[in-house]
Parts: sequence; structure tokens; C-alpha cells
Amino acid sequence: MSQSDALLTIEGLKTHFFLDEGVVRAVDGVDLRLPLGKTVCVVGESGCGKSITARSILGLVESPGRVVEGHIWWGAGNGAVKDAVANDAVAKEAPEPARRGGTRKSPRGGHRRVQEAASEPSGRIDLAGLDVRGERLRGIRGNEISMVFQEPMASLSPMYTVANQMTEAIRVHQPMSKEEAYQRGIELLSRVGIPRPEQTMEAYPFQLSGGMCQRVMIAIALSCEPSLLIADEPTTALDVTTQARIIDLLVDLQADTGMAMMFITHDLGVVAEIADEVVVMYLGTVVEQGAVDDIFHDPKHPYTKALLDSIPMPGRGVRQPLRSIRGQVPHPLDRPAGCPFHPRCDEAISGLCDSVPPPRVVLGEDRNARCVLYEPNLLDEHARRQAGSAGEGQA
Ligand SMILES: Nc1ncnc2c1ncn2[C@@H]1O[C@H](COP(=O)(O)OP(=O)(O)OP(=O)(O)O)[C@@H](O)[C@H]1O
Repeated sequence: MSQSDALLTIEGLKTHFFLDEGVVRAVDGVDLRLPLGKTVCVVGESGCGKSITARSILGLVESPGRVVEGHIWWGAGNGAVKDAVANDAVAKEAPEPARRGGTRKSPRGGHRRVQEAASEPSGRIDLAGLDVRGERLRGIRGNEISMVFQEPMASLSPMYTVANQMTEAIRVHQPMSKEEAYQRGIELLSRVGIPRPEQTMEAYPFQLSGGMCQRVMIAIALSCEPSLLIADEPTTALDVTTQARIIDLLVDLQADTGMAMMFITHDLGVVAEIADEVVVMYLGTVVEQGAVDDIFHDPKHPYTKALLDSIPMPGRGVRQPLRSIRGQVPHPLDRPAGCPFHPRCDEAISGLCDSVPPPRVVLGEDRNARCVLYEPNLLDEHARRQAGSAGEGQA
């Protein structure tokens, strides 16, 4: 992926919580890129900062947390979003529907707002620099970038019908009469596979199943035809069959609209099924990012290897036992020096990994890992130092 293909680029993002007990460095130097029109899955054990990274993008981090450093660049550089808009116009005239990735089939011109947003002198907007309560970020949130959360029931108000909530959400961002918004709501509910949308519009959320509520939330998220949908473990609260249906729905919608998707999950099976790229997070940093096949077949970071060793994989053989990752993710208040993964790492180098923050090493155009094992200069220097101190010991 070239720089110009990135819809969202996060650089050195730090989001900290300022507690009486100390500073929780929930996100502590995240770098990642989301390409236009692709699905990027973010994985990692509980507490490693996946949700807070997503919330930081949208300015939804609650006090006492806040973004303290870094950039969240929105809108592709070098006019790529504008190119996508132009391609979109071409796609509308072409007989074939738009393809997965890059451009989008949008009967309503959903990229228009990104184009306006990207028409800054730099071509991109730094979301980290915007006032979290300001108009600008509110305009982008739920308009260009939408989010679907874990708990659909908690995201919908039990006091209002689906129709109330949908029409209100639609009218916040689009100039429509109540009647038009109602009709649009019905269209959206059928699009997310709700069989009797008129009936569902009149229901209260507590009258619907968890899966139906999540479909309603997805319909609301799609109402503005976002360029990016962030889905934060959208199926965790649902039973297995419903989980599979919701994931299929998201994949279909993504292919249909060409929106990019940032999908946060613990489930590596889902990652294998839907991801174009994978971001692996550990204790507030991205330890590896790459194309899904590379990550699964040639993982570089010891943490990625350990995660993959802990799940059943086709071809591994039934007799080979699964290995759990030893130890636990440390609390961010108790962050180890050097590489945060070193106390649990089978490949850690004493005197190096426990003291030197690991560099982010670019391993290919779309591939990077944050680990000293891929930085020959550091390894050589460490080996020289070791040899030097061994020599002194003998003298
Ligand atoms: N309001 C808060 N106050 C203090 N610390 C917080 C707060 N919210 C999150 N954190 C801390 O930030 C860290 C990252 O949390 P986050 O929710 O992003 O993890 P996660 O990777 O999404 O985990 P999970 O997979 O369990 O959702 C955790 O250590 C968490 O305890």
C-alpha cells in the first residue's frame, strides 16, 4: 500500500488516562494505516488498547482519558480520495457494479463529504488536533466515519422506537424531512436483512433480539454511507449463529459499498475470513501490521507467533497441542521496561529487549514489526557489547 492509498494514517498516537494511582498509558505510540476500501482487523489480548485506539479516532475517549500525542490523519494524501470520488462517478456509469476495494458504488455520492474534508492545503485532516466537542469532528463522526459497538442493546435507547432513533440519526447528518428519513430507515433496515422493516421500525429495542438490535445499529451506522466503518467486537454479545450472520452481513455491505472497515476482534478465525490486512496490538502499541496471508503464514513478531500458536490452524495436525501464551498482559500502570512483551517472549534477548524500546522496522511495502530481531544494527551493537564485557571479565 502506498501512502496515497491510506484513508486513515495514525502516527505515534498516545492516549493516556490520568488516574489518582498514576497514568494509564492505554495507547502508547500507535502507528497504523487503513487503506481505502479494505478491511483491517485489529487483534490482541484484552486490555492492549484496541478500543481506545478506535475511540481516539472519533474523539470518544472519556475523561480522565485524552489523546496526549500523535496524529490521526484522515483522508488520503495525494488526492487519492478525490481519485476515488472520480472513479466512483465512472463506476456509476459503468455497467458493472463497483469492485471490492478502492472505489465505491454509492448511489448517493457518499464520498462528497470526504472530498470536502480532504480539501485542506495538506489534503488531510489531523483528527487528533480537532476539538473533541467541536463541529468539525462531530461532522466527521457518524458522517464519514461510523462506529458499531459491542453491546447493541446498550447503544440503543430503550425509551424510543427504532423509527425515532433511526430518523433522528439520519436527520442529524442529512437534510431530510421526517417522512423521507422514515422511508430511508425502512430501506436501510431491509438492506441489513431485517425481514419486516415497517414492523421493526415501530418496535422498541427491548422487543428485538440482540442480533436484530445489532442489525439496527449497523443500519444506523450505514445511513450516512461512511467511508470508514469501525466495528468494535460487534458480535461479542451475540450467539454463535447470529455472530456468523452479522459478520457475513458486514462483509457483504463492505463489498457492496466499498467502504473501508476497521474490525476489532479477538477471533482469529474471523480475521482469516474477512481481513485484507491485520494489525496486531500489544500493551498500547502496534507490534506488527501486514497483509492477512503474510501474518498467518509468515508471522514476524514473537507475539504474533504466540497468538497464532494459541489457535487451531488447518494443516497443523490434531496431535500438536495448542500453546497458551505464558503469563498475562501487564497492567498499563505496571509497564515493563524495553519491549513490553519481553517478560512473556520466548525469543527475548537479555540485556537488550528488557532495556531498549523496540524500533518499528519496515519489512516491506505493507509490512512492519516492532522488534529488535529485525534490526541488525541493534543486534550487532548488543553482540559487541556482550563480547566486550565478556573480555573484561576474563582479563
Ligand atoms: N476509563 C478508563 N480509565 C482507566 N483506564 C482505562 C479506561 N478505559 C480503558 N482503560 C484502560 O486502557 C487499556 C486499554 O483498554 P482497551 O479497552 O482499549 O483494551 P482492548 O484491547 O480493547 O480490550 P478488550 O479486548 O477487552 O476490549 C486497558 O488497560 C484499560 O484498563
